[in-house]
Amino acid sequence: MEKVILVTGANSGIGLALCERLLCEDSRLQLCLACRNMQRAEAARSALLTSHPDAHIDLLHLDVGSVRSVLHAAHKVKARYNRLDYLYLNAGIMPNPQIDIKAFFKGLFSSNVVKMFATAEGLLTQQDRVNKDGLQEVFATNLFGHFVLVRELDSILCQAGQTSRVVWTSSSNARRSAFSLEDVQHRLGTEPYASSKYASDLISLALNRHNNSQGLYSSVICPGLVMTNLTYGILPSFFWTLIMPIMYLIRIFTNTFTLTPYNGAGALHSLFLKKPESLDPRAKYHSLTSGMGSNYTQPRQMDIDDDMSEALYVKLLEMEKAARKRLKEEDDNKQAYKKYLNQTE
Ligand SMILES: NC(=O)C1=CN([C@@H]2O[C@H](COP(=O)(O)OP(=O)(O)OC[C@H]3O[C@@H](n4cnc5c(N)ncnc54)[C@H](OP(=O)(O)O)[C@@H]3O)[C@@H](O)[C@H]2O)C=CC1
Ligand SMILES: CC(C)CCC[C@@H](C)[C@H]1CC[C@H]2C3=CC[C@H]4[C@H](C)C(=O)CC[C@]4(C)[C@H]3CC[C@]12C
Repeated sequence: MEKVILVTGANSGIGLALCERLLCEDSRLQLCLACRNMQRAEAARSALLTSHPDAHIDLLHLDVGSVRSVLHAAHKVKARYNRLDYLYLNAGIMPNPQIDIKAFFKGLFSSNVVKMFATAEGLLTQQDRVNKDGLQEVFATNLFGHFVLVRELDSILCQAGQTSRVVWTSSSNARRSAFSLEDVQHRLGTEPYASSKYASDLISLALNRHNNSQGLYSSVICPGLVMTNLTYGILPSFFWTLIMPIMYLIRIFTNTFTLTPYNGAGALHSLFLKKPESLDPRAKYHSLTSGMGSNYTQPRQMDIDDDMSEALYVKLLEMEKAARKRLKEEDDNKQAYKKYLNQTE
């Protein structure tokens, strides 16, 4: 059987570009596009089929920000496939982003200018909100839903005599100082995106510690700065169009300005080609682009430690248990209410 690959957030940007690159690599792959909006998912499949008419592309409804949807989708995956070779955890959000213009101009004339453009440190804040599960939305989407998905797919990811891979689309915006073990959902701060991405770096390390012996390997990548719906949401689109020539100019000095989804998906693609045993669990694999526009991948050591990653892993296990309990209670209450209605009729 051909390799089975599931990509979350596959209907646009980096996820869609990854699917395109994977099909160019091997058009016999079994691709599963896991998306929250089926219309957009259909459009993505049609686009992929235009360039690869014989490709095997399935769609899966998945709202990674909802635990119920994750459990339902995982159930469907297990019924459809008897193996899962690659699980790309790519879906992500950055709601209500705000740029600190003053900090931007201050940074522009400082020695930290290259770092500022690569990581947006000190520039970017977001306004988060609580979702239906009672969780912070950024944490739930970028981290927790994906964590539950990996755990739920464990039986087809960790199979005897076979290796499987989980790849997280993290970011160079991930920062230790934005994350706190006392506030893993980042309820109290203004950088939920940086916090959620740092948490994914920690969790990848923990997944390796707990699952390498069963043949499951986890890695993290950063796509660089890519023009996608996510980045277009940061500033008005006319502004981006206006500064686009400047962005290409900056790229001469900053290899993190990958700019196109194709370039951004470079690290995800290169991990597909690498042997899992050759990967460094403490490295983040960066998509980079030279001034002339050629694309390459480079590993860089992450600022993470085992104790913190284990502590977060334990916390997420507890939260997962609580979420499952809550959903079960909801189902039981619905059942009891239905029964009551039937009896009173
Ligand atoms: N663009 C950049 O510069 C960078 C991006 N990244 C990361 O790359 C990843 C991909 O983002 P990018 O391609 O840039 O942006 P896009 O907005 O184009 O892609 C994000 C994808 O995630 C999906 N998504 C969002 N929320 C959910 C959800 N609850 N359930 C299922 N799918 C969901 C979106 O679906 P829908 O179309 O329905 O919204 C979309 O397909 C993200 O994790 C992002 O954080 C990291 C560093 C830099
Ligand atoms: C105010 C303007 C004149 C110019 C503002 C430029 C900023 C909008 C951008 C400068 C650096 C950008 C970013 C860097 C890192 C990205 C990160 C890796 C990610 O995960 C998401 C997007 C970035 C935060 C991105 C966002 C736009 C900038 C802050």
